[in-house]
Amino acid sequence: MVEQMSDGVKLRVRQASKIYPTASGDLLAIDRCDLDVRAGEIVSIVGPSGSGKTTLLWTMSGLHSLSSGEVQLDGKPITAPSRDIGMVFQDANLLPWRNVQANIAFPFEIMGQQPDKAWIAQLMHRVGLEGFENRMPRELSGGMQQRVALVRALSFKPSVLLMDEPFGALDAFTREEMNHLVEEIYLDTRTTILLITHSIEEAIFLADRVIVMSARPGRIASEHLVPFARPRSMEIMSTKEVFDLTNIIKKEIVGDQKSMAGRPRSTARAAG
Ligand SMILES: Nc1ncnc2c1ncn2[C@@H]1O[C@H](COP(=O)(O)OP(=O)(O)OP(=O)(O)O)[C@@H](O)[C@H]1O
Repeated sequence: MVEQMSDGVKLRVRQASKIYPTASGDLLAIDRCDLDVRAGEIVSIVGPSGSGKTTLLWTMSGLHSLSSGEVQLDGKPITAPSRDIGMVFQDANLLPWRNVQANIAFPFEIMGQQPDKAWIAQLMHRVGLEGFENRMPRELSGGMQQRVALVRALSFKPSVLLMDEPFGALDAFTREEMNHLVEEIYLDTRTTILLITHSIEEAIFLADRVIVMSARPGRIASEHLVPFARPRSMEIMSTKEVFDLTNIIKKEIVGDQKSMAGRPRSTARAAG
């Protein structure tokens, strides 16, 4: 693991803009975004559909380049995928012809490295998959597949975990279980986590800070602190604080969507 910066900032996004060339012209997806994520922090990002949340996350992973601006990990520019950044997507993306163990080993094989078997066994135990190592993906429920994806993402002991709507395809009960699991893993490892979600409740339950993005072109519109100690229980979700915060964030997102609806749908130009 790379050491954190002295100011405690793990991920730093500065003036990040991304333009996609499309058949109908350039599309400005994110516009001059600034964001600092401190080491050991859980930050959720919410926003209207198409506001550039995935674009922002992918640039942080090193999978996409920016058109302008910079993303840094521990003070160094991120230009390519790194072992220090793990990712979990909505789809577990397991290879159907490989069993659980072989799926987790796959990235290590590609890189010609030996997995830390003891650490992976510990993770498997942590997520409740001990004994499922030889199962094929088709034998697992959606929630179990996402647990495998979590283990695979954490198998490299990343210092940052990026999650893109990881539980969006799961039923409400399984999703709640996964939220608890993520928090438990966080409390064990103190991995810095950045989570994109469409669920404001999930964003609040998991995060120390909720970032709201504006409608396209995506900008950082606001941020809200979530002042609850950990471990959190679902009971916090019925408190007045969470109720009020949920409504504030919902209004911000819905208000933004409405104002977008009144705007002409021309392609935006890059920010100068
Ligand atoms: N590869 C691409 N080429 C062209 N346009 C793209 C590409 N990827 C994303 N976009 C566009 O960029 C904008 C932002 O997309 P992005 O997926 O980052 O938003 P999002 O907030 O994650 O959306 P959602 O909440 O619906 O998943 C959208 O208008 C999308 O259509």
